[in-house]
Amino acid sequence: RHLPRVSFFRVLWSYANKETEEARIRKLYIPFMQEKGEGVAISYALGRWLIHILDPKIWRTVADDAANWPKELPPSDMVFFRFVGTKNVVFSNGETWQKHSTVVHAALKRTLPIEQFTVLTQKLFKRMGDGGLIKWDHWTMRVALDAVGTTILGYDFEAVENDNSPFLKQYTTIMDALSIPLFLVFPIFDVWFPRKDLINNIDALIARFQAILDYKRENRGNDMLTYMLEEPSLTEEEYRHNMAAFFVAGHDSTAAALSTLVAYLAIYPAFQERARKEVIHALDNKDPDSHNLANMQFLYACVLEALRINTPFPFTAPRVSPTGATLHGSNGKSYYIPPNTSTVLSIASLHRNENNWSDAHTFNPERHLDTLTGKTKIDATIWVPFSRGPRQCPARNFAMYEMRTVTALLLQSWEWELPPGSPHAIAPQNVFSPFGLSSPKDLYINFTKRG
Ligand code: HEM
Repeated sequence: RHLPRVSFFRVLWSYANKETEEARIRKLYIPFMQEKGEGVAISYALGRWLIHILDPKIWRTVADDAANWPKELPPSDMVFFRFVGTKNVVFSNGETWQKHSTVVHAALKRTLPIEQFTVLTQKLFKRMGDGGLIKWDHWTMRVALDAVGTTILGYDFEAVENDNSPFLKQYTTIMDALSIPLFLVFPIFDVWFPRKDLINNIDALIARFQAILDYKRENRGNDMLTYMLEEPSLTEEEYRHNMAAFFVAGHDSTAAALSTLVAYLAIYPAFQERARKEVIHALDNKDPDSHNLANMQFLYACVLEALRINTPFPFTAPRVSPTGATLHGSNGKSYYIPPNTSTVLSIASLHRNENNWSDAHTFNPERHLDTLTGKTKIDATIWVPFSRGPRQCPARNFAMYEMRTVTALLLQSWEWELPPGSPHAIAPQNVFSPFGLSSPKDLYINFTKRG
């Protein structure tokens, strides 16, 4: 009650109108920091009170201290957790998380699959045929899913090659059901009125994961799951929960980022052309590798800027302080957070705040060039698409290379623009998503093959 509060009715109205999380943060939360100078704001959302951390100083305090700010245990009545489970690197805490995290980091370190990203992109180009008007968000989802499948899980979902990929179909059906706002705002409805079809679909998807796991035990490969299987301390259930976590955390996020990046390069053709010249020079008709990608600084800047302006996860999973805590803001104010109150780190609030970035709502890769030429460092207090601290994304490098490889090849082989009258003409328009992901929807783009 003592914390700055966003009106319940405004939040409810926003959910009822299926506003995206990014839009909600921009309209309801950023003004608390930018205009009222507050470091946090509280609202009633997703069935509970939720504190949004808006101030970079408080953000740092919470993000860097995983021991005193563990992730909140997910509500047992949220049907989503039937699928993804909690015994994985994403939702565990303390020593259990340490165990998962060590295995995951070691496995991710062993492979940098630029070659596999290249093969996948070539498959995509085959499907794009001679180009023309293409629903780009449809393809980014498929590319990102196959990237996680082939390199992390060692299993080809064939989402790019097969229009009816059973995995993708089942997952999409589940996500559509999970996106119904009524169940999101009042998760208790799933207890009162269990959705049998949804539950059956989730159980069938879990069975598919188990089948991959069984297959992998017998057929080891050069993928992360194989490396993880070398670690005997994880149980069967923990392997499965980690697979589901990677599946969810790994593909929607990268797909969203790839859609945003390509959309912005369509909106700003001069940036597209500048990136293309650089890519063609750096590739010199060879496939992408870590050396030539390092010479694509402007492309890298475009990736950083896409991840800033339409950051895939506008906020993190909730944390709680079991004992309660007083947080000190850069405004000189202190905020008492009661024990076990859900607290999220608002990524979009840092990325879209005019106090942190000049002209924060404009896509401008040039703002990152000094960072890349080594004049300054990325400011990890205000550029946090992968979060920061011990719970930051372990696959940051993986995702960055995936985006750089796919986009470099795209720039080399295609030119693109938005069709006349596109709703994305000023900025990519996101779709409402159950995790609040910022993911452009119905992103039709006109692709022309380069000679
Ligand atoms: C552009 C793409 C991506 C973005 C923007 C992103 C962003 C994030 C963020 C913000 C977190 C912190 C979440 C929190 O604290 O609640 C996170 C965690 C995580 N991400 Fe990513 N991610 C991306 C790609 C991936 C990929 C490709 C994978 C796997 C292949 C992955 C796996 C994970 C995992 C396992 C965690 C949990 C880490 C932990 O809690 O210790 N992410 N990611």
